[in-house]
Amino acid sequence: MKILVTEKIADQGIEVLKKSGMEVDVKLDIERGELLEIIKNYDAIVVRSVTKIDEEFYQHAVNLKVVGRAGNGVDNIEMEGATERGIIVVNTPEANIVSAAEHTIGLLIASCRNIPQANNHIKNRQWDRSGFKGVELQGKTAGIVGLGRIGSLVATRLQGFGMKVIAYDPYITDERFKKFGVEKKENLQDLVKESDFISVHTPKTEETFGMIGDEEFKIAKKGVRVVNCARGGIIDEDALVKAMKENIVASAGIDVLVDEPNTTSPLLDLNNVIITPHLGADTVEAQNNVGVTIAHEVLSALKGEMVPNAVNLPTLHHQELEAIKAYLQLGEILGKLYHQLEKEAIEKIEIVYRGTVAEMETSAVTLAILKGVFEPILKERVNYVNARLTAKNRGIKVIESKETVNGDYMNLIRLNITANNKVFTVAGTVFAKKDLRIVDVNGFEFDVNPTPYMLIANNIDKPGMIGQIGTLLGASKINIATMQVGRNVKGHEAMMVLTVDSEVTKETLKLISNVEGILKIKFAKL
Ligand SMILES: NC(=O)C1=CN([C@@H]2O[C@H](COP(=O)(O)OP(=O)(O)OC[C@H]3O[C@@H](n4cnc5c(N)ncnc54)[C@H](O)[C@@H]3O)[C@@H](O)[C@H]2O)C=CC1
Ligand SMILES: O=C(O)C(=O)COP(=O)(O)O
Repeated sequence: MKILVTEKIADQGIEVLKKSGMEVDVKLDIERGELLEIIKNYDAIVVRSVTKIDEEFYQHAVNLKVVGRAGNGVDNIEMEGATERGIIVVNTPEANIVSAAEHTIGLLIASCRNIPQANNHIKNRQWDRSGFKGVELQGKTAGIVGLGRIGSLVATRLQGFGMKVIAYDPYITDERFKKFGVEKKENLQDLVKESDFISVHTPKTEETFGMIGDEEFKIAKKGVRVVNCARGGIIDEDALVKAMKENIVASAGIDVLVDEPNTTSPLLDLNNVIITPHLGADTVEAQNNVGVTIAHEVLSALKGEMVPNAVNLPTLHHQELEAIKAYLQLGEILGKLYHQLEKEAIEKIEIVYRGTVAEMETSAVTLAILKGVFEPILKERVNYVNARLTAKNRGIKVIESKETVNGDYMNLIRLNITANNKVFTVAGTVFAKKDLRIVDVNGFEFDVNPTPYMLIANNIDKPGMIGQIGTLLGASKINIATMQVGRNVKGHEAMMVLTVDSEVTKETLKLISNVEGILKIKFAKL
């Protein structure tokens, strides 16, 4: 598989990619035209904030499976196009947040104390101490917009300077405000009115773009100081220039602009704006962390694994992923059984999580089940990212429910798949955190450890059935590893589940199906 890297990431990250045996091409500063031309040859791309991954890009990226964003913000990546095509988008949301928070503090202090201006002054061989008088942070009120990962790091650091910190973030719980000792503001206006310093830390969205604009500067304290180390335009650039010229805003520390790269912004002409060219994540530590993390994530995603920081998949932390790993495997196996045993078009998939698994975050397990259901018929065109969309596009209803009571098992996943007025049922459990078992197929109870090759037969419950199947498999040189029979009523229909060591050919299946008393025989590859 081939990976294209279009922006500078740490050498350690490139090493990780290369060591995996993948072909890695690093093409920094590649022209857009050339990128569109060559992207068809790649399975994954690694970018930072400059490369635009949009609909036009996806139309050319016909073999792409993974977009790796070596960093945090994903506003340069169009998500819908990726999800529709089953392209997994991964990022490193935690890897550079300390650097971004520290850069925010740096911008705030540098702008409040005119450090860059004074530095330029003395480097011009001048020594005039007037004209650089700043203000202290201590005792002032800092307003944080967006109390997420970076906003909260900034909040606690500013408290260290003796500031009162208030924040506006309607999407987080009151507990989070309490946890960081930050006073919650119910609306942006209240925050703006009360703040001596405002720092924005939201993602760039339709709602946040321009959220600090003319109206907000009208109600802000005269002499307010602002910092934007999040995304260009969250503080409206024209409104900021105007408010600075009207002396409403005393200083601004800016790391990001709407258009980047940018050497012509009117903000550059204002003496009390200090500005850096998007350097928030530019530290040795952050870049090493980001580079190595993204490399591992891209490799896992290419292997089709569930990745903790996949942007277009349920959010999972490493520990959560560890806890549900076995259920992901079990879910996929249970799902895979359907199209190998049945041929009817599915109308509805009911997934019941019971016992301890019901207490977990199971949305990823549902994706694994759906992936399993569709994989035997859609092969590589279905994965975790587009599994739900695949069900929707096929008009299949997916219903999930949870029962926290324990039945016979500590945990159980049951699928009831409705097709053509019949319901196919399969259930499984996980023992000792990693031991998978199929415990029910269509009402017949088993305790089968699923293996790559399985034979499932419906037969009449009468003497000689097992022996005949064993003889035919033996004659075809197929070794039986395990074998179990499930029956509900003596002498009626029974089910046999055999795990075998190799593939069973159609010819052998035909021979078995000709045995008197065999009602149905299917080979399943898991
Ligand atoms: N300058 C740089 O080099 C860097 C910039 N960033 C940027 O920093 C920003 C923050 O990143 P994180 O803290 O990791 O994000 P996060 O997702 O952890 O936090 C964002 C917070 O904003 C809140 N929010 C969303 N919409 C809001 C609204 N309309 N009003 C108020 N709050 C709202 C969310 O509830 C969330 O708590 C992002 O824009 C990211 O791209 C991140 C790393 C480096
Ligand atoms: O990680 C982020 O969101 C950043 O803004 C850093 O962007 P960069 O990787 O330095 O282009």
